Parts: sequence; C-alpha cells; structure tokens
Amino acid sequence: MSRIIPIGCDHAGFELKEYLKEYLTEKGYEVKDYGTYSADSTDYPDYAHAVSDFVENNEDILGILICGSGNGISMTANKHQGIRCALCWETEIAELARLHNNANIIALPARFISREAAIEMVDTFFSTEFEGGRHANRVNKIACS
Ligand SMILES: O=C(CO)[C@H](O)[C@H](O)COP(=O)(O)O
Repeated sequence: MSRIIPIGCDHAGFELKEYLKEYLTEKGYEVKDYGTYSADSTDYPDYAHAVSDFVENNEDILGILICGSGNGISMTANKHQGIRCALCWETEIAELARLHNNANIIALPARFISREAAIEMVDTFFSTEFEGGRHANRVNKIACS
C-alpha cells in the first residue's frame, strides 16, 4: 500500500481534514492536501474531482474525501470511471468497502461522526486489502463501458 494519501474536503469537512492530516502525517504518511484550506464556504465538487483525478492516475493510491454528509463528495468522485468511493459512517462499513468493493476513496460525513470514529475508519480502510475471489467479478461489473 502506498504511503501517499491524497485528501480533500469542503468547508464542512475542513476541521476534520486538518485533524486527520496531522494524525496521518505523524504516522509517517505523505499527505497530499487538495484543500479546501479554510472554513469559508466553498463547493465540494472542486476537491472531489482533484482527489479523484490523482487516485485514478496513480496505481495503489487510496484517498480521503470529506464533506458535511459525505454524499456530495462521494457522488462527485463516483462520476470518475476509475473511482470506487465509499461513504462510510462506521468502522465495519469502511472495512467492507475495502474487502468486498475494493473502494479506492473513503468519503466521510464530517457533520455526523466523531473524530475518534473517523480515525478508526481511516485506520481500517488503509490497512485492509481487497479480498478478491467472488468479489472481483462483481467489482469488474461496476464500471460502465
Ligand atoms: O454535505 C455536503 C454535500 O453533500 C456539504 O458539505 C453541505 O451541503 C454544505 O452545506 P452548507 O453550505 O449549508 O454548509
């Protein structure tokens, strides 16, 4: 797994993004911060597209996106052919997103989860490998031609 983690958020996710960035940097990851860089109101698609472009174009990279509900940022990311972005609100969902769906971006709903929950989900997401097997064929069927 890569030690580089791209991360992006809108204003609702700014505080959590800063917190996760510090945590992941302390853990030795190289965090690529695609913004936003303040709590001023802004548009989540700008950051979702930037992180998704990076993940799509770099093998073995997993990313993090954050907005208020997690919906807008994951909807945007999932417009990219190479992205499987999973909206996660508890640890088991984050684990299944990797095990069964080979998700390459985790979307977090900053307004609905604690910092502790976010850390646990991120730790799980980044330490869990895709199970393959019966799930591989299903994941291959997700993309539209
Ligand atoms: O969750 C979001 C998108 O899915 C946004 O963070 C949310 O819509 C921002 O709302 P507001 O402009 O009222 O702060």
